[in-house]
Amino acid sequence: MSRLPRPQQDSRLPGPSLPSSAFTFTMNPAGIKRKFVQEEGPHPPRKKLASIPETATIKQPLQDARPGPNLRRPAAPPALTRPHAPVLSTTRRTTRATSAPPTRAPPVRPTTATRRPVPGRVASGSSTKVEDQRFKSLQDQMSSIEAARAADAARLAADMESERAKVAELQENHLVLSRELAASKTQEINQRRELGIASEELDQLRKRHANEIMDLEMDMKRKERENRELQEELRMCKSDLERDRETIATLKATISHQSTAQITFTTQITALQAQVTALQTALDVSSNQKTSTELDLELAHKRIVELEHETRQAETVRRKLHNMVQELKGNIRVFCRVRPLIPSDMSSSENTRAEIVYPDTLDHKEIVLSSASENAMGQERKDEWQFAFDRVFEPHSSQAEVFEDISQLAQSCTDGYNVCVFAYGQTGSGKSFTMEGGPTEATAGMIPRAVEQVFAVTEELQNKGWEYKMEGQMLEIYNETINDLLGKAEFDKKKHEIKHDKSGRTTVTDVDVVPLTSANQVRSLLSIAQSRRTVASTLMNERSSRSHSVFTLRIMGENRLTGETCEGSLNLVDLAGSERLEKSGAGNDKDRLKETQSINKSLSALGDVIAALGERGEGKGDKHIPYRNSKLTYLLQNSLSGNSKTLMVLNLSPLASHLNESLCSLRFATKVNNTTIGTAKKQNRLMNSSS
Ligand SMILES: Nc1ncnc2c1ncn2[C@@H]1O[C@H](COP(=O)(O)OP(=O)(O)OP(=O)(O)O)[C@@H](O)[C@H]1O
Repeated sequence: MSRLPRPQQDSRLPGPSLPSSAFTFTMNPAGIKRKFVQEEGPHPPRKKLASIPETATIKQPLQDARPGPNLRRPAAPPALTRPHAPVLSTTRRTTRATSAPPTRAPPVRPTTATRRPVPGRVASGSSTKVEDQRFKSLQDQMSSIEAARAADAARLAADMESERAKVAELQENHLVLSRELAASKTQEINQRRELGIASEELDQLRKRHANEIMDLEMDMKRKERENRELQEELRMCKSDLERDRETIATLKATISHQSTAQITFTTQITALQAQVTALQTALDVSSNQKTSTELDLELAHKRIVELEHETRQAETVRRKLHNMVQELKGNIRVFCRVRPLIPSDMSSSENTRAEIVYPDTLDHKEIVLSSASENAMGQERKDEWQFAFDRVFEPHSSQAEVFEDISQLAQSCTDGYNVCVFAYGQTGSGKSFTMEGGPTEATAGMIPRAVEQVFAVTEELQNKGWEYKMEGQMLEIYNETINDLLGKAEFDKKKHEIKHDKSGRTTVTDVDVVPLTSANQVRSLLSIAQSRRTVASTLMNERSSRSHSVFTLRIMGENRLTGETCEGSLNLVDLAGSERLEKSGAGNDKDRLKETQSINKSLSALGDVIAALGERGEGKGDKHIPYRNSKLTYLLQNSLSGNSKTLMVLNLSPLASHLNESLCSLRFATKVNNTTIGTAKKQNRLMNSSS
């Protein structure tokens, strides 16, 4: 406000000071900058109004311009009449009609009469005189007054004229001012309208501002939310960054490590390159050597072919010689084996060791049993029985030692011969142990060892052009009934028939013949057979003791180089216990009786067959061989005939209580051992010819 020029008050209209609320317009050449000034306080800045035509700076009150106390609207001028004499009782009043300095009339001094109260007219003639005087003075006074009044009237008229001029001037001024007031009012109205518009604009602006604030707040909240999200993201980024930094640190360490390794490798590569160069040189030398070696090799290869041919010829010769040796040994041979004492033997005090000696310590062919007894005369008598066989195995002999001699027979079957090995002896003498053996490698019996031997030989012979196929079956003969130990049928129910074809092959109907590929497979087949064997205990042993078991391994070979073929079979028989009837404890038990009779029948049939074969070997060419007398002999027909190689392993118990049974067995074995059953024949045939 101080910058604005102070409003100039019309000197002619000395009025009251301007109202406190007023519009102040500051005019400048560019336009008007308007400010709303109010008593209550400052207001927000006003919107710039439409430009007003440039004028001088105006400060004008917006209220009605009222004349000041000395600027009263003049009343209509009174009619100019002659002045009346003033009323005495009234106080003379000076009226200033104009602003001109009044011409002062000489003050009218109150007369004494006027100053004194008029007494009542109760006085006498003196009083009338007084009153005349008074009247006279009054008339004088009136005359003077009239004169004064005239003068005053003249003066008043002049004053009136000047006042009228002034009033006219004032009226003119008033009109001007009225017009100005009207213009001001119009301006005020305009300004009020503008103010209204501005207020509306202000309200709108406020609303917009509020909206904007709301928007901004929302925006701010959103931004805050975004900020929080960004903070979270930043935190995650930081943790990622931290991890990445760790990874980078690790990678840097790895890179550093690998750099070191690379340097090492580079060094090694350099060294290796040097080696390569050296080796390349050596290789060149070797290459030259190789060329000469290849020439040598070619010569050697020719030599090998020649030698292989020679070897094959030698193999054929070996086979012939081997067979000749076997023939010289006799086609039926007997081994005798005495089992050691076992813990169960010690359980009874009656079980004493029999007197058995083995005098032939060099060839191990003799066995001598002796027994001391008293005769009827009370004299001590010593009996001694001496036997000789192809081989006698003492109790301490191992399975491997026993198999050593049998292995040659097993090899014969790969050459195309029929081989039969059977264990004979009383129950508990060690037949099963000899044939099947125990679970360990050391205690493995003849069957697994023979099979292993056959597989080993056939593998070896592959180098000489031989290819073999093998199959196996396992049967049980119980009470003259054949059971398939590898089959699934119930025992003693299914009927199996034995058939021999013209080529010398024996087959049994409806039995499972298993193709064999490994020795281990045979072991598992043996355990299957063992688990299927029904147990029917007698006093002395179980069903396995009361039946014969026959394992047959059939081998078919072909030599792709020489075109030779062969087919052989290996029969490994575990015979039933050979004890006599009274020993078996069968007694009155019909079933056990039948069992024992069947065993005895088949064993004696075996003896008869061997005896008949012996007789035929001695020249009785037409001698009938009673194979059909038992299932056992009929099944083994082709393996017992003169065309085959037979080995009987006689198992003996070491107990004194079994001496008589042992002697019986030894006598039977001697009979067999003394038999000559002809010459074994090789079974030559085409591979795959099944009949
Ligand atoms: N040479 C041996 N070494 C060690 N133990 C043996 C020997 N021979 C047999 N035995 C043991 O003697 C016991 C009887 O043997 P095994 O069962 O083989 O007789 P077996 O003649 O087959 O009887 P069965 O006719 O009842 O089958 C078995 O416990 C066996 O382990």
